[in-house]
Amino acid sequence: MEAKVVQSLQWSTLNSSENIMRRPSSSLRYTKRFNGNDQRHHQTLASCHLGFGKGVIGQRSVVLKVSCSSQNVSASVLESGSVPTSSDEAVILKKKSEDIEPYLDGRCIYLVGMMGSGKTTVGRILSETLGYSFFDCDTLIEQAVGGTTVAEIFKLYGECFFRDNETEIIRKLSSMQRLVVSTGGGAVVRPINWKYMHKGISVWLDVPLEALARRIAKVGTDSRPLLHGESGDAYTKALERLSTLLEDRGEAYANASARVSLENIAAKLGCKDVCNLTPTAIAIEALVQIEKFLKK
Ligand SMILES: Nc1ncnc2c1ncn2[C@@H]1O[C@H](COP(=O)(O)OP(=O)(O)OP(=O)(O)O)[C@@H](O)[C@H]1O
Ligand SMILES: O=C(O)C1=C[C@@H](O)[C@@H](O)[C@H](O)C1
Repeated sequence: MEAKVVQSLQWSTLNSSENIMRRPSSSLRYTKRFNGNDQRHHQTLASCHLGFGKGVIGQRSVVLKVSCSSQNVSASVLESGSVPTSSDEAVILKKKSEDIEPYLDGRCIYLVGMMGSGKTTVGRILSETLGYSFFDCDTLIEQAVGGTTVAEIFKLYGECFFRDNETEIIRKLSSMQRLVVSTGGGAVVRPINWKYMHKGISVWLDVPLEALARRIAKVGTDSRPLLHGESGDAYTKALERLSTLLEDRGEAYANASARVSLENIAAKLGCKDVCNLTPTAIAIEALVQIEKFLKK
């Protein structure tokens, strides 16, 4: 049977007294000078405000269908003692998050992984269950650059400019508490970003390339500038480009505090195809791996 988990990622999350007390400010003034190639942009960006709650979390509800793999979910991983249904997944998720919350002690969780690995999807589930606020670095950069899309930022100002902004966003987020942060796929390449992310707990969503390419081919590569330029069908293009990127970055992802391997989850659950793993099952495994790290 199919069930629905409603993710209420609403402004109220940020407005809870606990969050207000722990967060240094509700918006961040952006002061960094950029190194891009369009000098006219200096003024605009330097005076830009990052209205965190407003643009990213504000009044948004996401409905995720939890279906498929419920039948295949094994007790060992989900720790339920029986074959869970979708609603069991929600219960297990809640239980696990309550178990680890005290150990987290307010530390932020940074999700790292390739484009399309599910950082946003899984990150929203984690933030909701932990009562944390959710932020997506790419969205924050877009807001900082006046609503320009990531693809346009790459085109107009170049990758280096984008990466400088990314580092600045991560630096600022790292001074806060109780956040789940979906980082950009390439955030792992700059060692300075790790310095900030290691203030909290980083989780690598390790998804096989074929699954990534399938997901990306489904939605297209328009919003992902580093996948532009190859010829061929969307799946082949994505697969080729992602393979090269992963070769360059594999070791960087391994810096993360915890690794969530979809292949491992599928093996444990007796699920043949990683594409059948629900975001909730992946979020549960993320909590299991975070717990292992915290209790080391
Ligand atoms: N477990 C899953 N099963 C099937 N599809 C998924 C799953 N998780 C995410 N997706 C889909 O894959 C796509 C990419 O997911 P998402 O945006 O969460 O990834 P991301 O890591 O944040 O990507 P990016 O870094 O490019 O922003 C979306 O279309 C999403 O709906
Ligand atoms: O993998 C990458 O380098 C990127 C991933 C996206 O999230 C964006 O941050 C941008 O498209 C770059």
